[in-house]
Amino acid sequence: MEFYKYQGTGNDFVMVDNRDLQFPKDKNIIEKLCDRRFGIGADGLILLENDPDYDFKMVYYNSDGGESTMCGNGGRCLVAFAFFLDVFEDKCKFIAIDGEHEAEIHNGIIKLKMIDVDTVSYDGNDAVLNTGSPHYVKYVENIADYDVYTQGHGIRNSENYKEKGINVNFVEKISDNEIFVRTYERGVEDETYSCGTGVTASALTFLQKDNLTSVKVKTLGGNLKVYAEKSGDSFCNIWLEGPAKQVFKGKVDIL
Ligand SMILES: N[C@@H](CCC[C@H](N)C(=O)O)C(=O)O
Repeated sequence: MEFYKYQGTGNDFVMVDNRDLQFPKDKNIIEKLCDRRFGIGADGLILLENDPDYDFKMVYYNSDGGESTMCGNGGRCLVAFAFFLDVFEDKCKFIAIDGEHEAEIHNGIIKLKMIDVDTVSYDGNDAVLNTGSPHYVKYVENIADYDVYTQGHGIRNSENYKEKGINVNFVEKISDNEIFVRTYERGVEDETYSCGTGVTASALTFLQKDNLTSVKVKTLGGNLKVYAEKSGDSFCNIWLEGPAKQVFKGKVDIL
């Protein structure tokens, strides 16, 4: 099987052109392909498929092999992959598990429209919201030295969240228009270098507090930017912007 490897701010994915529907959607196979020692190695695997009403369809799996909800960085990488395959010219519309997404690509920078967010709820002082995937957002100090794995694993496996799981984001304000976000991801069950839906969720809580329309976001794997319009407690016109790159391509035996 031919595959491509992409990364978006260090969140890395095995990418497969599955327009011929030949890929075996088997949890064990996907987990093995994503394994960093016994496989290609990635935070997730993404299939590009045809859809009669859109430029393409996104099917996303976490590195544990399970199909999951929306992946923001994966969506940006898939747009770069579809552009590489000449599926569209500069703007596209695709369908993912959380609904329709628009995207634009200019000089390797992908701007991806995320779903509207209607509610932000609270668990104590921490925010809980869905940006296509479920996210817990906690503001912390000295984030560079924060134990993201232990704290994130604890919250993700706590009574309220252990059944469905949740992605856990730790956030620190850097300046009036910039935050630093580190994320423990469900389905990877570890900290990743960046999480697009997590960056988006974190940015919205910052925009909510400070009444801004955009915020720069630093992650371990690079920089992103989130734009949004706020009306009451909800957000619309949410865009996630940043780089996504093809790293290599290869062939692998999967059966
Ligand atoms: N890395 C992703 C999030 C992927 C989904 C998440 N692990 C989940 O299962 O909820 C992103 O960039 O958004």
